[in-house]
Amino acid sequence: MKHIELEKVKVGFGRGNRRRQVLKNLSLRVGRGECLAIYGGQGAGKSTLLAIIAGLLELDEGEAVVGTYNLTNCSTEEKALMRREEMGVYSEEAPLFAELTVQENIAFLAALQQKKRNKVWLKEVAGHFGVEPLLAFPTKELGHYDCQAVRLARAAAGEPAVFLVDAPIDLELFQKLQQWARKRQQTILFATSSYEEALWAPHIVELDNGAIREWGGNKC
Ligand SMILES: Nc1ncnc2c1ncn2[C@@H]1O[C@H](COP(=O)(O)OP(=O)(O)OP(=O)(O)O)[C@@H](O)[C@H]1O
Repeated sequence: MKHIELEKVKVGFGRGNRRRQVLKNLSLRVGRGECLAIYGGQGAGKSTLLAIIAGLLELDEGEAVVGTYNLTNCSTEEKALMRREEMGVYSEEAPLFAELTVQENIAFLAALQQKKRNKVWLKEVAGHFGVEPLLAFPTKELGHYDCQAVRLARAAAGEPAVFLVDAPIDLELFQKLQQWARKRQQTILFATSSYEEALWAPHIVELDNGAIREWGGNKC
């Protein structure tokens, strides 16, 4: 059993005859600890695919399994629990709390979880992503790169089994994430519309018009 398995997934938006299929019979298997780029043009369905794996969208057909969660049968509460305990989400659209310090931002999601954490752990995460010297600063004072680093550190602090990463992200930070995740057998799914960025990951799948068009082995 792979860590993430999607089988003949169909997902659409809209009602009645205005409904449009966005994912069309999509099957995907990702092993635990793998780092996979999901590459495709604008509107190919990358964010929709990440939203399925995060349990944020219902399937029209097919099956989606993430670890021990069969999302096809999970309740809304179980999906919320999975997101909180198992997912580390990175996106530039994910807001930071501007008035809170870097430390408070990083600790925020981790504090909601049932896992116990301490300041040493937060310093380790912040140190890895290069923001330890900024822990006492409010995030509103940070530049773009440091904000990306704080978002990643926040995702990592929750010790997720899966990182869902929606580009853009700085290459250096992505490499730090890969190092971090490799040590901990954490899976990374990286959605990008840039082929150059997709090559940052050791494995690539191409999403075209809602279906997997091509598999890359090691750097296709
Ligand atoms: N909530 C929604 N309601 C209606 N249509 C949607 C919704 N979300 C996405 N879509 C449509 O589904 C298609 C796939 O969108 P999606 O955001 O998954 O693509 P993407 O590959 O992530 O694109 P981008 O790189 O531009 O973010 C697009 O045509 C988009 O307009």
